[in-house]
Amino acid sequence: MSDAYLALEDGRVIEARGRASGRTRGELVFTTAYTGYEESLTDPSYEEQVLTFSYPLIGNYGVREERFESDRIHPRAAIAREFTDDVVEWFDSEDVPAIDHIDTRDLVTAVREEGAMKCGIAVGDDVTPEDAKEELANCKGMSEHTEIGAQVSTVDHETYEGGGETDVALVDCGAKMSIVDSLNERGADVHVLPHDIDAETIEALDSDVLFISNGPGDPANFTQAQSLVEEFVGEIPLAGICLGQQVIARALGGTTEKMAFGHRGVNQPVRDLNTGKVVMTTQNHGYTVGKPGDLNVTQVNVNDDTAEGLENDDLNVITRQYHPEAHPGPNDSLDFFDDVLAMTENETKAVVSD
Ligand SMILES: NC(=O)CC[C@H](N)C(=O)O
Repeated sequence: MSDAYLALEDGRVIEARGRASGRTRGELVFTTAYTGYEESLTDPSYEEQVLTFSYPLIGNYGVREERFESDRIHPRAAIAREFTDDVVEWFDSEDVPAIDHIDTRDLVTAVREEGAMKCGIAVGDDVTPEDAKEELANCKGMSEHTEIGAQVSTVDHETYEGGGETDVALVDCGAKMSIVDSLNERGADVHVLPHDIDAETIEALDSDVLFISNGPGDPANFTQAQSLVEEFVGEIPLAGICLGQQVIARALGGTTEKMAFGHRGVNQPVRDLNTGKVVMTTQNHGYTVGKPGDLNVTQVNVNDDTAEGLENDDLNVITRQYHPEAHPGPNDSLDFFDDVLAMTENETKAVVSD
């Protein structure tokens, strides 16, 4: 065990128990999920953030690679009331600092009351509160990470076969593997493509759907993905999850804005405006779509009315702000992937107005 300090943007420096050593910084976020720590820790959407688990015991069913959503831990550090030794071993092996024996209820309340905040962490035998404060002083805001796509995206084009019934071009802005799996399970081959893939390559692939993935940071920093949407809307059916919804909305004349502390858990209620049905969803985002542009809001968050689903039937566009692929969380909205693939049977009826 070693010393550990957490410096917060609200001026506090909190002492904790050090579990995995190192110094780092990031935007302090949380998840209220009580299971799924392997999936959350490997979700690329947490890049440049520090993840606090509000559930008190994390690691109690071990660490298994088949549950990973990518090939590494993405949050810069992790915080819990208590981490098991298994999970600490994993943090150590990836050089990700971790702290526990800290009042995570207090921490989550502070983020919920004061909004998203930066933090600095120092863990080690000789660290001081000043070290954590220095990390905090060097912490950038999420929108300042302009190259964040390059940090998480695949560099090479990779194809995951699902039977070849349809063919999806997935622009990897930090994609979770469960999105690929969900499409493969429905007979689709999936081309996972770098976040900055050019339009010519997409054109040459001649895929049935262009899909923009989830991903970390400010959607405004994914300019190439946005220009692909602008280029192909009306020509190929378009789909997006989380950051993908945000990028597609921006491309189609909409806006995105930073939320106070975001939606962070696996029990976020979403109402479908056509059917009135409410489903429980998995969410971890700090930005939201303000104006939907050429899209219609078809689903809203029951807690705050923000846009959870956007669609345009004429243009063949469908997006979700939450994570229909779950992992972690409930499977209530897996039919999104059926709706995405069903678009390949519709003819595009209109072109976008400019
Ligand atoms: N899970 C995600 O794709 C997150 C999207 C975006 N980075 C946000 O925080 O809003």
